[in-house]
Amino acid sequence: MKRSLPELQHSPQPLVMVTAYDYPGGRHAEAAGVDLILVGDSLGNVVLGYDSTAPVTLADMIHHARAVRRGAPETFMVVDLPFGTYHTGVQDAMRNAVRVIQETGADAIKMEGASPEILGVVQTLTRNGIPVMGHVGLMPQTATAQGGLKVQGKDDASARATLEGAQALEAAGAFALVLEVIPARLARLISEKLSIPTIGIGAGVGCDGQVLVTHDLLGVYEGEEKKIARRYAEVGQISREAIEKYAAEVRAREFPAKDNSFVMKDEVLDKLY
Ligand SMILES: Nc1nc(=O)c2c([nH]1)NC[C@@H]1CN(c3ccc(C(=O)N[C@@H](CCC(=O)O)C(=O)O)cc3)CN21
Ligand SMILES: CC(C)C(=O)C(=O)O
Ligand SMILES: [Mg+2]
Repeated sequence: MKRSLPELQHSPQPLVMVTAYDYPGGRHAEAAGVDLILVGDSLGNVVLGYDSTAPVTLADMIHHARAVRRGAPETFMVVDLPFGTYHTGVQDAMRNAVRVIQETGADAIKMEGASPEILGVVQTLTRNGIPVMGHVGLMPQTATAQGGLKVQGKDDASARATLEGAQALEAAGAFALVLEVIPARLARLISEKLSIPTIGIGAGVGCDGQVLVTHDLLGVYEGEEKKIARRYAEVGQISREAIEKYAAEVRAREFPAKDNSFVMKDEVLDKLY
């Protein structure tokens, strides 16, 4: 059964969220019993091979989220609004969020930031019945403007801005908040001050939940080792080894075997000869 919003907001245990980008990803996450699935715009990095999330389009997100939903019909699914799709005015943001909800079956959308403009968008969407997950701290869509993919909230000004942004997002109606790559003690303080759940990535154990990029935790995405992630499997290596084995067996004519092949009657074949 899909967890309802109130259930998610009052979970006695830490919330578990993972990303998914396709049908098998959705199936595996749902079978594993996660609380929420995020169709993240990290799609750009770990699936599409871009070096940032900026090139990811609304069409990309919708295409992948539809596949995830087919694999995970019973899990609360959040879809990232990608860069540029909620920055050109409240009407555009509303229209794009409605498209995501209608075309993918998403339960909620997520957007980065807590500027006055973003807060206005969060308010409009939530007042119109679209649940919004906020996202503060490191925000990959605008990382260039933040000085790169760096830990946020370390100095006075940045720590205060992150806390105030989180509080403003709650006031604007966000149902939960991602805290990305901020010091653990700041994340704990924010989690204590907010009544909505915080979901951390690189934000320590004091959050109300955790999220990881599935391709990082599976070892599918083998970029540089990430301090914030833990590899629970070496799926990339397993994939390579399996393909190598297949290649060797094809070259040795060991695959396909009799079992993998079909038979026909001798007389049919004889006529052809
Ligand atoms: N595969 C993948 N997994 C992710 O979790 C992820 C992405 N891609 N791409 C977008 C963002 C960027 N993320 C991160 C996560 C951690 C650091 C980090 O640990 N920064 C440290 C070290 C920087 C360095 O070594 O240069 C810092 O001190 O800022 C940066 C970006 C998380 N996100
Ligand atoms: C890392 C999470 C929070 C995200 O935004 C993404 O995967 O795009
Ligand atoms: Mg994202």
